[in-house]
Amino acid sequence: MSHPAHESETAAAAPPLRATALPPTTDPVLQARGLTKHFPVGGMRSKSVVHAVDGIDLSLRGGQVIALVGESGSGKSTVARLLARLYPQTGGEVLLHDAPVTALRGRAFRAYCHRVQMIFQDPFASLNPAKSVRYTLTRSLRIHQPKLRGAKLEAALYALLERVQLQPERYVDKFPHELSGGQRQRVAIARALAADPEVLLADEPISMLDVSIRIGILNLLQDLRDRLGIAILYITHDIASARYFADETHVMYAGRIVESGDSESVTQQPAHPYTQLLVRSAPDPEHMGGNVTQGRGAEPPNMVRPPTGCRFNPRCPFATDICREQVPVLAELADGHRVACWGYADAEQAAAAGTDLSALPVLGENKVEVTS
Ligand SMILES: Nc1ncnc2c1ncn2[C@@H]1O[C@H](COP(=O)(O)OP(=O)(O)OP(=O)(O)O)[C@@H](O)[C@H]1O
Repeated sequence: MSHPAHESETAAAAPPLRATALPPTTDPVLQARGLTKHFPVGGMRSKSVVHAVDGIDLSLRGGQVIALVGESGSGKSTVARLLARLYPQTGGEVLLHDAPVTALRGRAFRAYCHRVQMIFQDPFASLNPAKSVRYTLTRSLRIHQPKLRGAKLEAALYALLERVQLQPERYVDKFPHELSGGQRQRVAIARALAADPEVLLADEPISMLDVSIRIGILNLLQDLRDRLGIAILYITHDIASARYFADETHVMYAGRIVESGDSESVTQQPAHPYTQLLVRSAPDPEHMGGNVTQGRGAEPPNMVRPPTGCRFNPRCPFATDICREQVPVLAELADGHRVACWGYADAEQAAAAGTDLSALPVLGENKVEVTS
C-alpha cells in the first residue's frame, strides 16, 4: 500500500480556473435576512422546538471571507445548511443576487448548487473511498459542465487539481486512502470548484486536520477568494483562525449573532462579554483550532427553552434585569462593528426599552473585560 504523500510535497502552480479572476464586488452575492430554523423535537404530539437559529442577518460579497464563530451548538452549521438549501428555514429568507431563493429540489435547486457549494468538516467521510480522484472530479465536472468532453474534460480535471495545488500527474489516479487528510480536503475543495461557484460554504474545513496543515488549507481558500473572487463563509469554533483568515467575523451564541464587524476589531477589541470570553479562551494562534471552553462554571444554554432577553445572560457577569427581560438592541460601536448587548445601548435606546442608562450593565464606556 502506498503511503500518503507529505503535505509539503503537494505544491503545484495555481493558475486561475476562470480565464480572468472576478474582481471583489460591493453588491452582496448571498444574503440571509432574519433567517430562522426551529427543529421540532419530542415526537409528533410535542410542540417543543430547538431554537437552532433565530433571526440571523448575513451578507456575503464576492472576494470576501466571513467567519461565523461560536461554540458547539450555537447554530453555525445550521446556518450553513440553510444557506446550502439542505433544508427549509422556519422563517426569514435567503437571497442570491437579491432574488429570494425558495427551491429545495429540481432544476432551480440544481442551478442554485452551481452558484453555492458546501465543503464539509470531514474529508474522510465526504469522499467515496472506492473511487479515484479522477472519477470523483470528472463526475463533478460532468454534472456541472456537461458540455466538457474528451481532451477538454481532461484539461479541466488537471486545472482543478492545479487550482487546489495538487500536482495532477501525481494525484489524479490516487484513491482517498492514499492521501493525507489535507490532500483529501483539497480534493473535496476541487470537487466543489468543478461547479465554478460564486460562494463556498466551508463548515469547519480544518478542524479535523492535523494542526500543521491547517494553515495550508486556509491559505488555499484565501487564494480562491483572491484569484477567483469567490465569497466564502467560514464556519469555525476557533476565533484565532477567524482573525487570521476572515475579513469579517460574526460571533454566534445560542442561535443569534451577538457581535459582528471587521475581524481585527472583533478579535482585538471584543465588545460582547461572550466574544471576550471566546478571545480569552482561544488557543495560541500558532496552533489554530483549539476548542472553546464553556467559561467558568458555565452551562450551555437550553435551546428548547432558551433564556429570555439576552441568551447569554445566565453566564454574563454584567447582566442586569433588562438583560434577563429584553432582547438586546444592536449598538454600532464603530464603522460596521456591532454588538447586541445592553451594555452598549445609548440613552435613546434605553428610553425606547422603557428604562434609563443607570439600569444597564456597566460596559461600553466603562467597559470591564471578562477575565475567565
Ligand atoms: N436535525 C436536527 N434536529 C434537531 N435539532 C438539531 C438538528 N440539527 C441541529 N440541531 C440542534 O440545533 C442546535 C444548533 O446545532 P448546530 O449543529 O447548527 O450547531 P453548531 O454551532 O454548528 O455546533 P457544532 O460546532 O457542534 O457543529 C443544537 O442544539 C443542535 O442540537
